[in-house]
Amino acid sequence: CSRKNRNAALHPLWQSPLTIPGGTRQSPINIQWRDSVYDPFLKPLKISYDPTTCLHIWNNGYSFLVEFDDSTDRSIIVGGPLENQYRLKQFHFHWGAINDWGSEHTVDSKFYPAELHLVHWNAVEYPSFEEAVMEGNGLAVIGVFLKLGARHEGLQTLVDALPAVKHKDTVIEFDVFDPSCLLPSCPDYWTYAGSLTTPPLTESVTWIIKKKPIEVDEDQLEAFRMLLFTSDGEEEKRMVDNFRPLQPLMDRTVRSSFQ
Ligand SMILES: Cc1c(Cl)c([N+](=O)[O-])nn1CC(=O)Nc1ccc(S(N)(=O)=O)cc1
Ligand SMILES: [Zn+2]
Repeated sequence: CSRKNRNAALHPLWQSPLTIPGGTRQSPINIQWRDSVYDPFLKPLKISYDPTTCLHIWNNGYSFLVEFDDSTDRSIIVGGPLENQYRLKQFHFHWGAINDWGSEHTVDSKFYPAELHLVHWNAVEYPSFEEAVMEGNGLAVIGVFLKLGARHEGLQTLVDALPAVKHKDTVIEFDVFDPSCLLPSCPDYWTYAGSLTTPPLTESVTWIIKKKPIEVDEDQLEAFRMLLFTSDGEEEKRMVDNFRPLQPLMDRTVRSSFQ
């Protein structure tokens, strides 16, 4: 390929190829609604989170992560496309510099201004998250689209804490939060076999993408955008556009839990 294309493959944010060689199930993807296949055998997704398993908020230089104590089965999901129950480890977001883009997945090529990822791992079959990350059925990530609308009261407690993690590698204690307040009430979802969307890009994720978005207001999105990729003392770079480009669907089918 020409020099330009080769450069295009190395996105500044990840300093690694955007598609891993031999990758057949990379994420994110565009979800073409009419090509998704209704699967009547998909179960409802059951979510039970214990708000006291919340630990802290951490700016890791890619996004801000809310991390949970995953040493027991107190915050889990089960059902849906999953064979086992999966333990919540962390959730984080991806967003744009402006409201026209920001989500990782798209629906019929439409971007949302942001996307929430709740990251879980298969603690039934694997001893740790590190091991699960390397296995085809190791992880389950629930994706929730954020759209511009009414202020989200549950999100606000998180937004109020963000100034304390403005810089990369800062952490703040955050000891009670129930992430189920960030889920839409509609049970409908799409599901497909994919990967992590940042390095190590491992093909270990069962994606569960909620059909309905949640609403957040402009001030709440702006609060995400005032975070920095950079550490204290470095030249400031605003943390925006931290989403990976769309990846080829290849030989995959997206299933829907709804008709
Ligand atoms: C690889 C690894 C290990 Cl092992 C550990 N650990 O703590 O043991 N943490 N990480 C990092 C991690 O989780 N990355 C990650 C990347 C993308 C996503 S996304 N957007 O949801 O696809 C979710 C997570
Ligand atoms: Zn993510």
